[in-house]
Amino acid sequence: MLYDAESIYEEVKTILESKLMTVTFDTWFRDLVPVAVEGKTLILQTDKPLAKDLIPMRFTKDIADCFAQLNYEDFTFKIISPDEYDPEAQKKEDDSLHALTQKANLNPRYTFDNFVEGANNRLAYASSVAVADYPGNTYNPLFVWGGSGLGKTHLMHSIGHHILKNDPAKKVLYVSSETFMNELINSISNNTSTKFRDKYRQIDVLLIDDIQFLGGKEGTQDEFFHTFNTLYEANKQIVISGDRPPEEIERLEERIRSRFKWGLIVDIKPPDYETRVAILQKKAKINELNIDLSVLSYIADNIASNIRELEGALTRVVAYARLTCPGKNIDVEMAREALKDFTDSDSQKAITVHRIMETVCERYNLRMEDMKSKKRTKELAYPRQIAMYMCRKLTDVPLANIGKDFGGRDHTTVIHACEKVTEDLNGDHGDELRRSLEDIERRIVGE
Ligand SMILES: Nc1ncnc2c1ncn2[C@@H]1O[C@H](COP(=O)(O)OP(=O)(O)OP(=O)(O)O)[C@@H](O)[C@H]1O
Repeated sequence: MLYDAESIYEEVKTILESKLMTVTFDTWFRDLVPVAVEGKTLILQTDKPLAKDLIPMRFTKDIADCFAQLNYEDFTFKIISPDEYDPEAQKKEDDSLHALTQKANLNPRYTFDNFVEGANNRLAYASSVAVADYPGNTYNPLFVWGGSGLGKTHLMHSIGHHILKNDPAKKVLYVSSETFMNELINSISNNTSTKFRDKYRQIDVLLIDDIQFLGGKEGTQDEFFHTFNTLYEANKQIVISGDRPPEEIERLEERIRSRFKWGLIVDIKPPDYETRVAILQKKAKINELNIDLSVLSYIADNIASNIRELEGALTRVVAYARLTCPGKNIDVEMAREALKDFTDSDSQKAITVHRIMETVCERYNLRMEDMKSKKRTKELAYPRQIAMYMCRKLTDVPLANIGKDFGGRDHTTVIHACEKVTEDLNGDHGDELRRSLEDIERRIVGE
């Protein structure tokens, strides 16, 4: 749970105001300044020396009742005088925290405060907060998966910030699995493997992004396996993200896959309309942009699948308005004009063979040439068959044309692909395949 002194005191004040006589409330509570929450203690500041002594004596029970009523479990309060709260010391603390977050590789913008909770990410958000509150003691490892641009990285960084804020002595490190691999390779070629191991095995909180990248990288998987074991056995927190659940990551060793399942696996889905609007409102507020709700709704209505694109659309609308109509308030007409290329073309939304091929390539980490090439290795042939199956399922394009788009293949190849996938769906690993196909379909239709 995350606490903010101002909002807690605002709630407490509302209850106290209704319970106490006006004169009592005005004398003791109206001007108290909420300055911080330390652990579960709300720190309130007063410049009246009498208040500092008298409030704890006379009102402790009233305030405790407020906390209980508001479900702030085990909360207490402390009244301090202005000289006990030193903004200079606070600044120093902030500066050193900033240095720590830089060392941990954390983006200052990716905090829980800036994250919008919605139906699409509720479980991922709640478990991230739990992990951030009690690292190593709740869900370990926490595995967060979901499509591109849906907030996985943002959540991981938020966990890191929160832990450092609570305990600056904790060693936190965010790293992409690609960086992990590159550092490993460098350490091997520079004969610094021990240093590499020390670095990763002495961490308190390891946040490792885009784990699917490790698929097929045996050496890196081996190193990661040992790092994982060392950290896990020492009760250190591990948070992992991926673009798919562990069982769907190809060429990942079983011993690693099974460890990912020891903790909690949560997914993030594309946001619904209400969450998209809320995210845009948040972004506008953070950037101090005053934009009418009708404009934000228009953007949310037209950019549906990915939050990174949603942010891009907002930036585009703002830039367009500044350049073409400086000084004017942004209206829906300007937004429509600015986003013309995104929203006008039905081709953006239409499901085409090309779009299906692109999505499958992205899902299996292939290039477009691979889809069209003559090569028939298993790594290429099966995704190609899946793409053909999807074309058949999701478009009305004739088989011969589908075949042609896949590097000039015959329509019988497409039929064979569809039969093969259908057969596999009814086979032993049918459930796993069905989940993969559903994931691909979601990406294609941009749900
Ligand atoms: N719920 C949310 N509230 C506010 N901003 C969000 C939310 N989800 C995502 N974003 C923003 O969307 C952008 C993309 O998010 P992020 O980089 O975390 O996605 P990702 O899931 O890690 O994507 P990828 O797999 O492509 O790396 C970021 O700028 C992030 O701040």
